[in-house]
Amino acid sequence: MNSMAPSGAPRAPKIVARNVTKTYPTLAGSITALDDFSLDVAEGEFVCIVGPSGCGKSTFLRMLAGLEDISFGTIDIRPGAEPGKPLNSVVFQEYAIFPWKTVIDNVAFGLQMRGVSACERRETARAWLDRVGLAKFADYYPHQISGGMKQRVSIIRALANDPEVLLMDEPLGALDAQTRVVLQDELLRIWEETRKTVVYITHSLDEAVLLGDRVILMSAQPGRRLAIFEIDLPRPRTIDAMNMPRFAEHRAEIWERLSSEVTRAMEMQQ
Ligand SMILES: Nc1ncnc2c1ncn2[C@@H]1O[C@H](COP(=O)(O)OP(=O)(O)OP(=O)(O)O)[C@@H](O)[C@H]1O
Repeated sequence: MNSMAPSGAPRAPKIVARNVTKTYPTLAGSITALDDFSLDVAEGEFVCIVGPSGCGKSTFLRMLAGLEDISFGTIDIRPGAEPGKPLNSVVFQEYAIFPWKTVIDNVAFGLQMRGVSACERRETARAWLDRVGLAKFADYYPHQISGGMKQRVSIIRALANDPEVLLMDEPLGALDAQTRVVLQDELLRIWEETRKTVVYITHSLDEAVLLGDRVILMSAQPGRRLAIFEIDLPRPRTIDAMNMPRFAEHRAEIWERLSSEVTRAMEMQQ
C-alpha cells in the first residue's frame, strides 16, 4: 500500500539496508546479534519492527542511526532534495531530555546544534509545543512535568529537527497504559500531518498494527527477517482502528508467527 506514491508510481526507497550482520565480541566468544538482515523502507512509510527480546531490534536501529558499526552489509539513508536536513533523529524509551533545560529549550536543542537562529528555533519549538498541547509548559523544567509529557517533548524535539527519517525504539514503552494510548493517537495524527519516514520498534503487536504500514517480524537471536505483514487498515487512522475486525485479523496473523519465536527466545535464555 504505502510503497506506492499517490500517483500510483512506486515510492523511492529512503532506507536501503542490505545483508546487515552484526557480531559482538564477548568474553565467551563472539555472538551474532543480527544476521543477513535486509530491508527497504519507502519515503513516507511507517515501518514497525517486532520480534522476541534479544533478537537485535535495537542493534539494527542503532546501526540505522550510525551509533553502532556494521560488521557486514550496508545501510544507506538517502537524503532528499532539501539540503541541510539531518539524516535521522532518534527517540528512545528513556526520556532523553536535558533536566537543566526548559521544555522549549529541549525542543529547540537540535535546531540550536544546527545553528538555527534563536528567534527561528523558538518559533519552531513553540509551534510543535502547540501541536501537542504543551504550549503552557514551555518554561517548565522536565522534573515539573509528567512522564507522558516528557516523552511528548522527546518526540517533538526529534520532529522539530525535521530529520530525513525518524527512528523510534520503544518510545512509549515506559508509559502507563492510558498515557500510551493517548500518545499512540497523537503519533497517528502527527504522522498524518508530517508523513515522515519512520522505523519504529515495539514489543506491542497492538501498537505495531495500529501505527504501521508494514510490520517486520524478526526471528529469535540471531535476528533474521522472518516475515513482512502489510497492514491494510485505512488511513487516516485513529485509536478506533483497534476495534475493526481487520485489526484483530492482522494481530492474530502476526502473533501466530511471533509466538513460536518468543518461546524459542525464552528457551535459549534458560
Ligand atoms: N554491546 C554489546 N555487547 C555484546 N552483546 C550485545 C551488545 N549489545 C547487544 N548485545 C546482544 O545482542 C543481542 C541483540 O540485542 P538487542 O538489544 O539489539 O535486542 P532487542 O531485540 O532490541 O532486545 P529487547 O527487545 O529485549 O530490547 C542480544 O543478545 C544482546 O545481549
